[in-house]
Amino acid sequence: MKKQIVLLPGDGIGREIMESAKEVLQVIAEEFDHTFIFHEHAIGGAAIDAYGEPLPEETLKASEHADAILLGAVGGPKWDDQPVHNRPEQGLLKIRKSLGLFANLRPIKIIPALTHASPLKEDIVSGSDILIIRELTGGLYFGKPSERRNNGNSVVDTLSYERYEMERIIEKAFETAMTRQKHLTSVDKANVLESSRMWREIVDMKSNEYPEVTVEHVLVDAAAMKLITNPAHFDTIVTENLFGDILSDEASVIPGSLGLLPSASVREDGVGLYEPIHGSAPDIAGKGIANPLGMILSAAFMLRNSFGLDAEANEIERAVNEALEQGYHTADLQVKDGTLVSTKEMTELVVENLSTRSISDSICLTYV
Ligand SMILES: NC(=O)C1=CN([C@@H]2O[C@H](COP(=O)(O)OP(=O)(O)OC[C@H]3O[C@@H](n4cnc5c(N)ncnc54)[C@H](O)[C@@H]3O)[C@@H](O)[C@H]2O)C=CC1
Ligand SMILES: CC(C)CC(=O)C(=O)O
Ligand SMILES: [Mg+2]
Repeated sequence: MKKQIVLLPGDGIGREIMESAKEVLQVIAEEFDHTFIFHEHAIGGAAIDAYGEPLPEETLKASEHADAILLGAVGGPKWDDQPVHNRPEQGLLKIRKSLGLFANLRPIKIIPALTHASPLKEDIVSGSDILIIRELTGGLYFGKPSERRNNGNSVVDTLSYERYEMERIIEKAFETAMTRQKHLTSVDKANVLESSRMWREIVDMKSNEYPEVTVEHVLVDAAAMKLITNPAHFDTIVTENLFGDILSDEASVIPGSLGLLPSASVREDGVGLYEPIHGSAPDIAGKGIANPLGMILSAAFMLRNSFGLDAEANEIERAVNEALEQGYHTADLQVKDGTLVSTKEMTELVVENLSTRSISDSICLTYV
């Protein structure tokens, strides 16, 4: 199989962990006789430095033509003084919106080797297997107006959704729940927000089409509590953009680290952008200690979801699990009696677990 993959390393640890994903994909290409052609482009702060804007036209064009996109992370204190519309994060929001990537899938699964690495009690986290489906191109992050007024003494952000935006993500959630345990938790704030009341109505209407799916509505504040007191309660969660952003970072304490979690940002036709859920981690950037596994698992997610390469994705996940079972961990994980390794060492361990064969010339690397 020949695939064109756009790489958007971005900023901070984004650059470091993208190297890891690329290395793993190169080995997979060799092992399974595929050709992955990589096109690297700038986004976020790196793009502001090089082009004066967080999402240059050529990055967007290349992404539109790619078979899939891998993204590291954007942002950092260097760009904090940028005007709001030109911050690194705007590059990420714009690419999601421009490509129509309305559904962000964030799986949170306890890794048996890491059950003791969670700050939560082992008997609470064991068996957790959750998929958060987050609406990604609407809500507060995109609402207009969003501005200061009255000489900076008042401020407005806008939470707005069109019916079709809610319908398509809720439909996606029901379809996905059907492939899982058929238990869908819809998270909202319907006791306060009109947008949540409309969301709830649509969930209830859709549920008539999916009688096999058990649906529950949980208010977001209670959901935040329940997620870490009883994570095994949840199967598939669907929620709007801001709630999904917050709840998924919270849920990362279940497996033990934000650095472990992959995600897929997709639209109906399967085109996707794959990214770990964390940010650019300026506090550890450049130290070579970032956990590359969320990024590597995002590459596996891409192979399965966009290319239908299940065996290859399974192989990466197996190699990651094996490295953890062997007791290796990066500094973000609180592992007892394990061996502390760097980003590069963890990557090498995953690669060693994949294959010992050398990388062939069939892999063509294009750096644009
Ligand atoms: N998707 C993206 O590109 C995102 C970008 N950001 C941006 O990232 C910047 C930093 O934001 P923060 O709030 O600090 O969130 P963050 O997710 O970058 O970091 C939060 C904490 O988790 C740690 N961490 C994150 N990923 C890690 C990894 N792979 N390995 C080990 N430790 C890891 C960091 O060191 C930090 O202590 C900001 O500019 C923010 O806007 C934040 C979230 C998502
Ligand atoms: C625009 C972002 C930085 C949003 C975010 O935190 C995320 O998508 O996880
Ligand atoms: Mg986030």
